[in-house]
Amino acid sequence: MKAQIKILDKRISGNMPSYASAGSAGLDLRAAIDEPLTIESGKCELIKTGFALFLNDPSYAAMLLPRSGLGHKHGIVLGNLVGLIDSDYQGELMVSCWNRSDKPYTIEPMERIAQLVIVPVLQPEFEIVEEFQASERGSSGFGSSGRS
Ligand SMILES: O=c1ccn([C@H]2C[C@H](O)[C@@H](COP(=O)(O)OP(=O)(O)OP(=O)(O)O)O2)c(=O)[nH]1
Ligand SMILES: [Mg+2]
Repeated sequence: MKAQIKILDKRISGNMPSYASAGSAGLDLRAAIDEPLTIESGKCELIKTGFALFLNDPSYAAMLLPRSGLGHKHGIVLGNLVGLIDSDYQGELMVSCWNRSDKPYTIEPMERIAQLVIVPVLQPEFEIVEEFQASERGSSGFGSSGRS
């Protein structure tokens, strides 16, 4: 599959998102900011990534996920928890950074703030029915199978 990237911030040219190892699932995204940005405890900031990604195929989407180190050690996760990038989106990729910790955190220009994973998507046809064929679970959920 070939997706198109448009570079919107020239600093990204030398820092193009790329897979760090042969088995990497995610591409790290950088903060295309001009100066350090402090996110206060509990606050969210919408941060530019400096590029646009056009997947141009409804069989794919991209998901933005937190980086584990930033999320676990510093509480920097995503304000929308997960970002979903549509295959027809052509605008700049934006990252909502949420500081869920109790301390301010300063993001440096071009720091890696999140990661992007490209995933397959199905758009099924939906058939309206009166009843479903019975399944083993039926309507049970929300802990119905017990705690352990
Ligand atoms: O973390 C994110 C989430 C979304 N987007 C872009 C790509 C996506 O295709 C578009 C719309 O996202 P979504 O559908 O989740 O947002 P919405 O609030 O429903 O906006 P819209 O009404 O534009 O669909 O915004 C980002 O750049 N970063
Ligand atoms: Mg939407």
